[in-house]
Amino acid sequence: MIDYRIVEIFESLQGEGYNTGMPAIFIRFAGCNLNCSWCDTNFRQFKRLTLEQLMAIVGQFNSSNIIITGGEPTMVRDLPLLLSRLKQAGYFIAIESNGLGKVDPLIDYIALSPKFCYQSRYHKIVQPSANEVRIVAEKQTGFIDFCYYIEQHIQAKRYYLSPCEINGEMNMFDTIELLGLINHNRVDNKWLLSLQTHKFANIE
Ligand SMILES: Nc1nc2[nH]cc(C(=O)O)c2c(=O)[nH]1
Ligand code: SF4
Ligand SMILES: [Mg+2]
Repeated sequence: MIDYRIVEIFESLQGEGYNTGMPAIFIRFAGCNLNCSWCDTNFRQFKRLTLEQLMAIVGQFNSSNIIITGGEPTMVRDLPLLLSRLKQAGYFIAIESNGLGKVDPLIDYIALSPKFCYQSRYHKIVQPSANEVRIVAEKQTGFIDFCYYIEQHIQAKRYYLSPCEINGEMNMFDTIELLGLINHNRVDNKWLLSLQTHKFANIE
């Protein structure tokens, strides 16, 4: 029987990026192909849900938007089957991916977050387009070049830098300083700031 390894399903507001504030049902899948030191998500504890169980839980919420996240949702086995069921049911489906897997064409909105700490994994780009790209800011040699490399190889409507918690502290100063450097001497500031606003708003 087909089942899915699910960490949690909850309804909240999109906390990050262009769609900040948009109500959505989050489906968080277990498992990731990376292991970022500052990862804020426990993607190792999960329960197994069948397709029918999953659809029933999702149907109890109000929103018509779904955000598929993880972990790394492009790695989920039998994802196309779930996506086609969700599309049939009329949902708008967004994904949060690290960009190392190909995104299924049934997905309506793609947010990619390539990881500087694994930059060599992005030498080969398998998902060259997205609706938005969000990179977690890390004040390290080569970070800005990585952002430009991603900008050149992943076509997106918008590019964001995002602070994160490293050793219990949000690297806000480093993030805005890097943002200024990345946008320096440009006619259009191509890179914008994305905050994990749900953490400030104390919601999931
Ligand atoms: N509110 C809220 N927005 C989010 N956007 C992306 C999230 C994620 O963990 O992938 C997330 C999350 O965990 N919570
Ligand atoms: S890619 Fe995302 S989910 Fe995976 S380890 Fe890194 S931050 Fe965590
Ligand atoms: Mg999160």
